[in-house]
Amino acid sequence: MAETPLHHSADPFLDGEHSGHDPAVPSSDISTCGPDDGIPVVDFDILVNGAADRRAKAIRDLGRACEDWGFFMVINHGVPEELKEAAMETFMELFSLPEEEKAEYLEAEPMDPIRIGTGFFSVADGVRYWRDYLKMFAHPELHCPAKPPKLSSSRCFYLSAFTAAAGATIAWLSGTLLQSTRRRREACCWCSPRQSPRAWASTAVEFWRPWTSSRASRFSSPNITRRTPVRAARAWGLPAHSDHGFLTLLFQNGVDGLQVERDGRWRFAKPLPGAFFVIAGDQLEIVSNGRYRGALHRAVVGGEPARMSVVSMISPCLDAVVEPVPELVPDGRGLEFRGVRYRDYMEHQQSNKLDGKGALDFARVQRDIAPEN
Ligand SMILES: O=C(O)CCC(=O)C(=O)O
Ligand SMILES: [Fe+2]
Repeated sequence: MAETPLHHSADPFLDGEHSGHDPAVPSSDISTCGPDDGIPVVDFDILVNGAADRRAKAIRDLGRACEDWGFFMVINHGVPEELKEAAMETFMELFSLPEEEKAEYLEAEPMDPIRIGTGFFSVADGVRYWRDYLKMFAHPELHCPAKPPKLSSSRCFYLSAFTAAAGATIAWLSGTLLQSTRRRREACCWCSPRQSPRAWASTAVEFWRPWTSSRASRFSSPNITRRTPVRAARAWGLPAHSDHGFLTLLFQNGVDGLQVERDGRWRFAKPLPGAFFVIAGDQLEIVSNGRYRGALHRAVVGGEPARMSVVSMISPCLDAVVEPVPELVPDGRGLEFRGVRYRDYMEHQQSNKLDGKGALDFARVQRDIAPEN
């Protein structure tokens, strides 16, 4: 049986051939961006276990990172390297399975708990993105394809639980702009903690109970799937977008390709060894009435080996209505967003073309524009 060519037969989407909402990947206006260039670095161990003064500073830095960048790296998160590697390998195996082994998930709808496909949502994409993906609802209940069997093994489960716990902790702490604990909990729309943060690693599964979805992506290079050499070194893996959840945790297989926008400039993001990237999502922007920004990011592919990323998206539970917290709205400033059920928001974002931060308009309060005379 042949390996599944998840990409369809149309021409690949290469530099300079990209039209529509997103500019072609430019080679000159991208700067590389690592810790020395200012990407905030958050030390998770200090955040949860540090002495009071160091912890207070780490929490302040986290708040600033969410405000200034909507993007940061997390070190000392406690997720074992072998767990990540084992999960990567298993996801790679899944992508290599023959099509018939995963057929039941290929036509899945955006809100189905397991979905396998290409691009973002190929029905709506309109163009080619060089990405194969598996999307799964992951926490509190892990949904995953039956094959390869290792996928439902405790390793993948624990990976998802660990990242959910770490992400939820960060999300909760990043709510330090909210004055009271009760408010924080309400704003995040998930259950109260059952354990002190110090116990997070041993009780990852039950620590927080956010709703989490996971996805694995393989960004394969057009160079190895076309007979003629490509004109440009890079092609699109995913166009510019912000994520629909609260916070996204991302780790990759050592191949870079994630770009993040800040102050109108795109930067290549290079992680410190072993670090996660964390990307603020639309729900954080909504709940903070725009104070924290969902970060605009995109992915490019090029060359070998193929890039793999695994993402855990930390979200409110599906039926929570997410809205700005009143005390965050300064006097005289109106609400930027209305309350929207997270399930509806997610379905909207997942069913349409990726369009920068366009999905947020679904929740944005439309102001009357004064008629011109
Ligand atoms: O893997 C990447 O670089 C980006 C993935 C991403 O943005 C997403 O899955 O939403
Ligand atoms: Fe994303």
